[in-house]
Amino acid sequence: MTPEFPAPRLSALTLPLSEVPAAAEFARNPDVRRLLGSADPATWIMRGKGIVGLGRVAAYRVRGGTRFTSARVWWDELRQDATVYDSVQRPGTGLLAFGAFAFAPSSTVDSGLMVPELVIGTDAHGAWLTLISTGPSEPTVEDVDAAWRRLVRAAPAVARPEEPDAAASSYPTAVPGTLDEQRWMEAVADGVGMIRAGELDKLVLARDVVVDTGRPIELGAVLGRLSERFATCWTYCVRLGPEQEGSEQEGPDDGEGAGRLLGATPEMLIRVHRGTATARVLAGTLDRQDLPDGANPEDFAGTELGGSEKQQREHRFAVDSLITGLSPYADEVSGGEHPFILALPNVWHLASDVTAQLRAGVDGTLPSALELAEAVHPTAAVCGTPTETAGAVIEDLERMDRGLYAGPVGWLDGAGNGEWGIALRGAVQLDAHRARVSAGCGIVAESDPRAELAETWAKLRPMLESLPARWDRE
Ligand SMILES: C=C(O[C@H]1C=CC=C(C(=O)O)[C@@H]1O)C(=O)O
Repeated sequence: MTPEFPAPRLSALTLPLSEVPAAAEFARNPDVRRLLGSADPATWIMRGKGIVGLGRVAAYRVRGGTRFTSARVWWDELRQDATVYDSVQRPGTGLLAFGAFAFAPSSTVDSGLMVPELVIGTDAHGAWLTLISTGPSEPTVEDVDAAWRRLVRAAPAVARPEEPDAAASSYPTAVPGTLDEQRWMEAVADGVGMIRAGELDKLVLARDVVVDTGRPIELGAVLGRLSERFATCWTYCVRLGPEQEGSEQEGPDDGEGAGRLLGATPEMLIRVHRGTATARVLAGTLDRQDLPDGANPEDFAGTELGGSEKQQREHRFAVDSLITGLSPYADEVSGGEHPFILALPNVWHLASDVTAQLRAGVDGTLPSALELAEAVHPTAAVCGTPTETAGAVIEDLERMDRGLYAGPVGWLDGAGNGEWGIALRGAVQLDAHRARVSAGCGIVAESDPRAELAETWAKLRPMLESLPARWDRE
C-alpha cells in the first residue's frame, strides 16, 4: 500500500516541560490525562503518566504479512534522515510514533505508524515535550509555544466522567456483530471438539458487538473514564488515518473518528527500555461478578484461578509462546514460573511478568521494540497453540476480520525503545456515535461455551460502560 506520505524529512526538539513558557500552568500538575480534551489525541497512559500525541506530521499505512517489516523500513528511513535535538534523552523522548497493527496478515484493515506534531510525556523522572516538524531547521522554543497554544486544551482538573447509567448494565445499545451469541457458542463448541480431537492445544475465540451510543462519542470523556477506572491498564488511542475500518464513505466526509482504536489494555506484549525487554502475559480469567456473597475476594480468586489446573494450563501456553518468540533476541529470559493474580475492576487474571536482557544482532544493534512486537505476536493469549493452526482455525470459526483488535498497539522512539500492548478491552470507532467492541477467551479441552460467553461480557464491560460517558468539564 502506498504510504500516506513518503518518509518526510523531520526535525524534532525535546525539552523538559519546565522550559516551555506556554506550558507553565500544565507543568505544575503534569498529569497527561489533563490533555484528553484536546482534539484527536493519541494516547498511552497508565496512572496519569505516559505519552500524549497531538496533531500529525507523518503517517504510514500498510496491510499484509509484511506490515511490520514495511513499517520498520519506513520508520528507519524517517529516523535516519531526521535532525533531533534532545536534551532529555529518555525512552520516549526525541522522535516518536504511535502505531497499531492488525491481528492477522489477511486483514483488510490498515496497520501502521503515525508521527504526532507535539508529544507530551511524563515518567517517574519528570515531564518533557517534543515538537516534531517537517524540514531540516531546528524548531525553536517559540515554535513549541505556538504549537502548544494551537494544539493543547488542558483541562483544569482530571476528567471526572459520570458514573455509568444503572441501565447500562443491560447494554441496550450493543447488538451482535459477526456472530450472534448462539452461533458464537457453537463456534466455541467446535473449537473444543478440535482440541479434544488433538488438532490443537489452545485456541482464543473472539466475538464483536456494535454499540450505538445515540449521541456523539466524547473521546476525551471516554479516555478519561478508562484511564481513571482502569488506572493500572494502559489507556491507548490511535487513529492512523481518515479512511479505515468502518468508513462507509471515502475521503474527507468519513464519519468523524472512523477507524480510531481506543481502549484500556491490561496486557503488555513487549516493552523495550534501554536494552531490557519486559512483558506482562495474561491468560486465565475470573469475572468479579461471580464472587459469592460474603466471600473474601482474594481467597476466591486464589482458589478459582490460582488453584485451577485448567486456568494454569491456559496461562502456561501464553507464557511459553512469549518466551519462544523472545528467546532468539535475548541472553536470558526470566519470569513466568509463578503466575500471580492481577485484580482489575471487572475481572481477575492470571498474570506473569517476563524480563529479558536483549542481545545485539549481527549488525551490532539491539532489536527495537517494534521488531520484538513482530517476533512475539501473536502470543497464545490471543491466538493459540500451535500458533499457525490456531490462526487458521480462528479465521474459520470466528468468521470475522479481527482488524486491529488483539494486535499490537503502542509507540516507539528513534532509539528503539517502545511499549506495545495488546489491543484488548477496546473498540474501533465506526463513525461519530458507533463503535465495534471485541473480546475473546482462551479455549482449552475443558471449556464450556456458556461460561466463555459470560467471560466475553465481562471483558466487553469496560468499553461498553465507558463509551456513553459524558465529561463533567466544571
Ligand atoms: C483475548 C482477550 O483476553 C486475553 C487476555 C487475558 C485473558 C484471557 C483469557 O482468560 O482468555 C485472554 O487470553 C480479550 O480480552 O479479548
